[in-house]
Amino acid sequence: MSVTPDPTVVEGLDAWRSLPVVQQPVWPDADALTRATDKLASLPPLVFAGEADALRAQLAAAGRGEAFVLVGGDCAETFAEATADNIRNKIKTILQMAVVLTYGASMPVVKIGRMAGQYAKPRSSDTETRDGVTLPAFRGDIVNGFDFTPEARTPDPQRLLEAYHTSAATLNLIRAFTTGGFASLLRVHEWNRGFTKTPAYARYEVLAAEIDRAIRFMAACGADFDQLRTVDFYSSHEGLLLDYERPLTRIDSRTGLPYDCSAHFVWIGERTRQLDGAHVDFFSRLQNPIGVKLGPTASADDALALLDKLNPTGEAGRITFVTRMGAGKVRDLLPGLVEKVAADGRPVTWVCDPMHGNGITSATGYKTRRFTDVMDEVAGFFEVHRALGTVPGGLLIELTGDDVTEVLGGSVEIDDERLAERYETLVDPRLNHQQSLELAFQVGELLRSA
Ligand SMILES: O=C[C@H](O)[C@H](O)COP(=O)(O)O
Ligand SMILES: C=C(OP(=O)(O)O)C(=O)O
Ligand SMILES: [Mn+2]
Repeated sequence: MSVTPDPTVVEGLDAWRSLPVVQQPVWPDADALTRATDKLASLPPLVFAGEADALRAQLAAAGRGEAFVLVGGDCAETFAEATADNIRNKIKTILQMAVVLTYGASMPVVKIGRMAGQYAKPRSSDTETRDGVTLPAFRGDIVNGFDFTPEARTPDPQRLLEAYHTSAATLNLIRAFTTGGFASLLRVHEWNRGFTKTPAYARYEVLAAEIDRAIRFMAACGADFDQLRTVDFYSSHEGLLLDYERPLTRIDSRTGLPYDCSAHFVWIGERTRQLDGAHVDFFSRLQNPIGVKLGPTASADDALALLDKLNPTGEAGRITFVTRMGAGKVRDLLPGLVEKVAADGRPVTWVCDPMHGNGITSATGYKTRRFTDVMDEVAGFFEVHRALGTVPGGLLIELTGDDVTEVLGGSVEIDDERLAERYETLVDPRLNHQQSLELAFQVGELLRSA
């Protein structure tokens, strides 16, 4: 039996339209936009509300220290790179990291891909100028093209539909991999095949052999491994582009309540978390578990006011605060924030994004980050939570399964000169496969030393 929604609930989903909204494109053709959003609204949801509920329960567990969250994927997915190889390499990397972390933490890892919808980007500037020519900034494949031409940079609503279909195809492959046997823990060695034989690769082989031995031992004892054959893997992205998120928001027939069915988990970015802005209002009406990025300018009062709007009743798992302070600031700024939110009592899951507070420009002109800064922010995040008796609940990482050279450092040293070798990201620099595993091993040690 399906529950009829309260009409005011449905109306409320459009209240954001009369509120201040930032970081949205200016679509040149209003009719074309309406055609695209009407079409989106008629297409099937990408995820099921019940899955979002399951994730909410797992995020709640992470908030209590009974699980650890790993969110990983590109800064900006692109349509061209939604290939089987790229998707498989990203999934394998996340599964490998999750195994390393599970081993370190001896607790479940909640696996979330920053995948199948991470197409919209906020930008520092609305425009980009090259050689005296100024064009609209690239806002992600869902809005415009990366090529520096007036045609490519003009926002095109057809891209909303392409983002939907590419997300559907990506999600379909993710589901096939994670439920069809590929992600079975019995194949823990296989996930390492095909990657470059780096030190992290070798260290992973040792761990995988230990896991294999443990599995063979348990098998000899008569254990049943059905539960190891599939994994829960969730999708997520920044819910930035409201012309996409609104038409994919659907009323759940079980409860009559709205879920944003573009992904299981959506978050509000650092640039769009204004308390009286469109994003906070829209997200406040969703049932999904949601995230909010908190950067160095976020005060404890801001965080509490966000809780009032987004989780007034204090439902566990509903809110994940993703802090991204920067390595140099995390130890100064995070304690005040965490302490006051903890004193409030409404549960929060704390996740560290050690990427976005640590951006630098290399001597050679690339937008990059230092691996040591990334690790230092993670270490600071753990230190602060441990000192306060609160829970470091997880990580959000920009990564790819490929051998790109976008982040400086790592044990296979990438220096300024090497950035040019394979710098492929269209927005922010990502950890490559080796650096991702290396991070997981170091975080595994931090979790073990609890
Ligand atoms: O991923 C996020 C970027 O940091 C954000 O989009 C801003 O990037 P920009 O400063 O290159 O515009
Ligand atoms: C834009 C991003 O982050 P933030 O909102 O924290 O700057 C991002 O996650 O890519
Ligand atoms: Mn980014």
